[in-house]
Amino acid sequence: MPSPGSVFRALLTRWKSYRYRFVPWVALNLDRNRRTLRHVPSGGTDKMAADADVCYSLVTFFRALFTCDITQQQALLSLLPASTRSMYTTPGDQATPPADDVMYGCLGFTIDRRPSSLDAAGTGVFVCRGSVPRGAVVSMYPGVIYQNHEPIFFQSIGNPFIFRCLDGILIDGNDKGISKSVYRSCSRRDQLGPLKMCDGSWLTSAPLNPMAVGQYVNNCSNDCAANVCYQEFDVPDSFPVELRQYIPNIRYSHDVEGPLRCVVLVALRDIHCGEELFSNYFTIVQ
Ligand SMILES: C[S@@+](CC[C@H](N)C(=O)[O-])C[C@H]1O[C@@H](n2cnc3c(N)ncnc32)[C@H](O)[C@@H]1O
Repeated sequence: MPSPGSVFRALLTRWKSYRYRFVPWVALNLDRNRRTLRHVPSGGTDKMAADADVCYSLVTFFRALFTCDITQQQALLSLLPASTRSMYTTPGDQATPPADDVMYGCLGFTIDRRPSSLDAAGTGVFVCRGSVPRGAVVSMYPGVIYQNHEPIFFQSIGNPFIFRCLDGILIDGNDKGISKSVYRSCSRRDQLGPLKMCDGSWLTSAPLNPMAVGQYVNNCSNDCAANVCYQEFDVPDSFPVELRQYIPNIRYSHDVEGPLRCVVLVALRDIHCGEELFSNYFTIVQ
């Protein structure tokens, strides 16, 4: 039977090495992709679109999703102030249209998961209808938000979906296993009756918010340049409470102060129907 001291030493060794597992693919492929590195000055922001534009774009799209689903939203609407209720029209008899159609009508494009155009890269994300203008918010990176000090050891083992923000906050965008259970449990914890604080449908094959597939965007290569970039977005307090149900992120701890962290993917150029989205996994903070 191993002594408590040797168990402790073994655990300490694993603990010290686990930070290198967050992005194992990046570590293994860095030398092959040096030309695609993206450099950001220390403490810098790396923003392609202004926060106000990101917020406007998300609110506009989420409002369209909410309005099209108004029949199902009556319990929530009845809890909101009259000024908010008056922004939404009384439901008719029409059925809720597919979220993709709402996205196309509102933003002029849709995206979805398909087998990647790159060899051995698994699933990727493609523009399926319309085209994305440069600077538009194309996608969101869903998942559980972990502050730097919060425990993510077990969720991180063999998990290629852990995204690291420039300030060290982590997002676990894995839609399977323990990561999925953690997301579901945090989401139920924060729900107040009909008022949902996040969208957990990205864990299924039919997300309510079709933008929430950003964790499947593959890395650019020397032949396929990046056409989207990641951008941190902190959800302001003024974000409409009835639209939070479409945000695909939830905090791991409910008692963290400050705004909810999200990450959006912004188009670096016009992206046309049929093109795969490629981001840059290799951001070096100098
Ligand atoms: C965040 S996931 C992206 C989704 C992934 N394609 C999938 O099907 O689950 C990151 C993983 O995708 C694969 N990947 C991403 N970009 C790639 C590329 N340019 N070439 C080969 N594999 C890639 C690697 O296996 C990496 O660990």
